[in-house]
Amino acid sequence: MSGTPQFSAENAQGRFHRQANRFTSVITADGSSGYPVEPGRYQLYVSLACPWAHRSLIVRRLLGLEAVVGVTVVDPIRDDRGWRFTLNPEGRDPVSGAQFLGELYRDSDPEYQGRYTVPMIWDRSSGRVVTNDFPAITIMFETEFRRYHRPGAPDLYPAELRGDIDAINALVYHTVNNGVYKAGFATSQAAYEDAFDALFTTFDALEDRLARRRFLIGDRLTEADVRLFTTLVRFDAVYYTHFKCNLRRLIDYPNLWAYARDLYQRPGFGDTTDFVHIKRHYFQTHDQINPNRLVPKGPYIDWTEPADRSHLPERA
Ligand SMILES: N[C@@H](CCC(=O)N[C@@H](CS)C(=O)NCC(=O)O)C(=O)O
Repeated sequence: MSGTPQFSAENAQGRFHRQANRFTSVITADGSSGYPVEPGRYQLYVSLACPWAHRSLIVRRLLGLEAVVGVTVVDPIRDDRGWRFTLNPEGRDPVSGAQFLGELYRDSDPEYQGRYTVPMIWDRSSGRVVTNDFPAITIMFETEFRRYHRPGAPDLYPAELRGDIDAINALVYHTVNNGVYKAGFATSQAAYEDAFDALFTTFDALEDRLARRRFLIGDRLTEADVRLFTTLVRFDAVYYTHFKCNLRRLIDYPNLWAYARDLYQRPGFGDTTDFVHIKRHYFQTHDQINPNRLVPKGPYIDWTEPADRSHLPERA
């Protein structure tokens, strides 16, 4: 990966562009897509460092799908051969036997020219990649896998709130989730500053919004919170320095910081967060912005400090 921009090229204005998702099949409750929901059939490939993959791990845990969808975790360090399974015995994915994630992509489509990204879902029956379309994966768990949700699982994407959730997700995606990457991988001052300004404008709006609401959409935890959380939890440890998003730290926003801790302290959030993988991945993989690959020792942040958000109503 040395020297090359991540995921895709920048354009002439030095702006970072994310590649389109290539595998976009869906697993359906009625099997109409050819991929029916079946416990044990599908394997989710994640990096614990990756915010897009982290979403799918949180939702899998919140919905109690651990026994239904298996997970393989890749090594946080990636080279130009892509993600690899060196954390497992003999360096192989125990489910497919592959050594590199790219093998699963190439076996599915020898013509595939895209990047070998996580999160990705692989079908054990056909040996094919089903999807690496990260925004669709969590929605699919929430809607199509309903029959296998644990008793009492939250409805993270309620039909009556989808318009509101989609709207906040769009803003958060462009200015926050992908906004930090646009700042970090910009190769022109103007592109960097545009991303930086949009990011902190949204942080100000969220800080205000979260003064009066427990969650982004009022009193219930939804998909929107999962998506915002994965960027917030990486912010001070990585994006503030590595991606130069340094107007303010997360911990400088009282409401946003308390909100992030409130989520972190719930099952599914903190227990799927791995700061060692997160820091090693970012600081040791992006050679073009951290050529000597040193991993900062700090910051020390106490994610277990009480969140004090109980005055804001939460629907049981
Ligand atoms: N599939 C999306 C998002 C997922 C994504 O970017 N995942 C990163 C990790 S955070 C990845 O797997 N990158 C591998 C690579 O670029 O080689 C994309 O292609 O932009």
